[in-house]
Amino acid sequence: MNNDIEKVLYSADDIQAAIDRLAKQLTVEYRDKKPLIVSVLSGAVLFTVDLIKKMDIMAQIDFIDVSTYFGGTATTGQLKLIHDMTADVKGRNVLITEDIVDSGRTLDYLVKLLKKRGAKSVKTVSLLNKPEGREFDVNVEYYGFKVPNEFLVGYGLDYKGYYRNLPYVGVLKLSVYSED
Ligand SMILES: O=P(O)(O)OC[C@H]1O[C@H](OP(=O)(O)OP(=O)(O)O)[C@H](O)[C@@H]1O
Ligand code: HPA
Repeated sequence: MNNDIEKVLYSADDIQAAIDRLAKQLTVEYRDKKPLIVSVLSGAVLFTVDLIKKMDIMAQIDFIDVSTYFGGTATTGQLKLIHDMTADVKGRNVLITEDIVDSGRTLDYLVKLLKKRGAKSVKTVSLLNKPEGREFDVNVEYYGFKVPNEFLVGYGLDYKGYYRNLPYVGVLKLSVYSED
């Protein structure tokens, strides 16, 4: 698996240092708010697990799974709710955890959904933020790294379901795509 990587952008140590910083900020922001942390399956799981262990606050955790549904061409991608969360968000301070915000499509869908369900506040923490990919006007209140407009894998990010378990974030060799 490591042999398929062209370059490492963020090492395991870089990632943990960013998570330390984010966890400190979030501990201050959410100290008395008993937030509901909503992790977006599957990519955000690694980040969420590492982050919440470093947040010294009372918080509940839930999971939601949405995926891009391509009815026709890739540009008409719509989102489909694959697996809903179980908690009632009404009146809650919700913190969405993401591995990456790219086009913003997933986050736009989730923020609207959670607000419609009556959340008191909805904010987002993402390990990675790719502003050059943006197609939807979304806010990422907290993020670890602003990343270049490249397809990234590792630490939750996948290519065809693989590479999520890399402890770092990197770029695949071109040969991996041409093997398909
Ligand atoms: O800003 P966007 O363009 O919406 O991209 C970001 C989303 O894409 C990835 O999820 P994906 O739908 O690939 O599912 P996964 O987490 O299971 O890989 C990632 O985990 C984000 O949720
Ligand atoms: O760069 C990416 N890599 C993997 N999955 C993604 N989903 C949105 N952007 C990306």
